[in-house]
Amino acid sequence: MTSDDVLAEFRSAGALLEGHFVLSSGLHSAVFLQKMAIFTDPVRTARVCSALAERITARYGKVDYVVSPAIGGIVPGYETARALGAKAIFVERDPGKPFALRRGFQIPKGARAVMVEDIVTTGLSSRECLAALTQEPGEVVGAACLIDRSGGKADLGMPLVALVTLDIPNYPADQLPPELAAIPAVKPGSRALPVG
Ligand SMILES: O=P(O)(O)OC[C@H]1O[C@H](OP(=O)(O)OP(=O)(O)O)[C@H](O)[C@@H]1O
Ligand SMILES: O=C(O)c1cc(=O)[nH]c(=O)[nH]1
Ligand SMILES: [Mg+2]
Repeated sequence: MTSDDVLAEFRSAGALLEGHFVLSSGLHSAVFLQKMAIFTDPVRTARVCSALAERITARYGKVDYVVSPAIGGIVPGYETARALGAKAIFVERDPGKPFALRRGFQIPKGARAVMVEDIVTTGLSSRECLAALTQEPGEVVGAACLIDRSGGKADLGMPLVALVTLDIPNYPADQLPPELAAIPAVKPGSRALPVG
């Protein structure tokens, strides 16, 4: 799948939204990739995740585990794991706490794992996911995502394979361009907004 093919999937699924969005990082943007519009369609999800799995195998070789950050990473992590012939596990947060593996999930000794994100903007969620895995007996060999909207600038501290790389502008709340400031903001993701 080329980048254009993947973007065509997002477009035809209605996953490319324009407006005023508050992202997980607290930054604001005029563009939001509503990945759930892809993930509600298992056939479409399988198409993009199979393509991601091919990139993962080409870059990292055989992997045994896919680990994803909840909530957005769970479906693509599972579907990518299916294409890789790997197991799928995820990290999740109790309110106010960092990501952690729960439910008996672990990366066993000798296993090779890849972290699979849906969207990378600043890389914060990916880094927090990776931080939750440092004590695992198995090895995290790299990271992957469907869309890296940082233009390749997000630093995860390890290699990142992206199906599509875009460079989409983000703005701190006190530096909004006038066209964004004029529209009420919506916060689509699951990370709690800072209080105050
Ligand atoms: O690179 P970052 O700046 O961290 O942004 C990307 C993250 O934002 C979204 O998650 P979000 O926390 O909004 O919740 P969700 O997974 O429930 O959609 C998305 O799923 C990524 O995890
Ligand atoms: O940075 C985010 O929170 C984010 C951006 C985006 O385009 N899509 C998404 O689900 N999250
Ligand atoms: Mg997420």
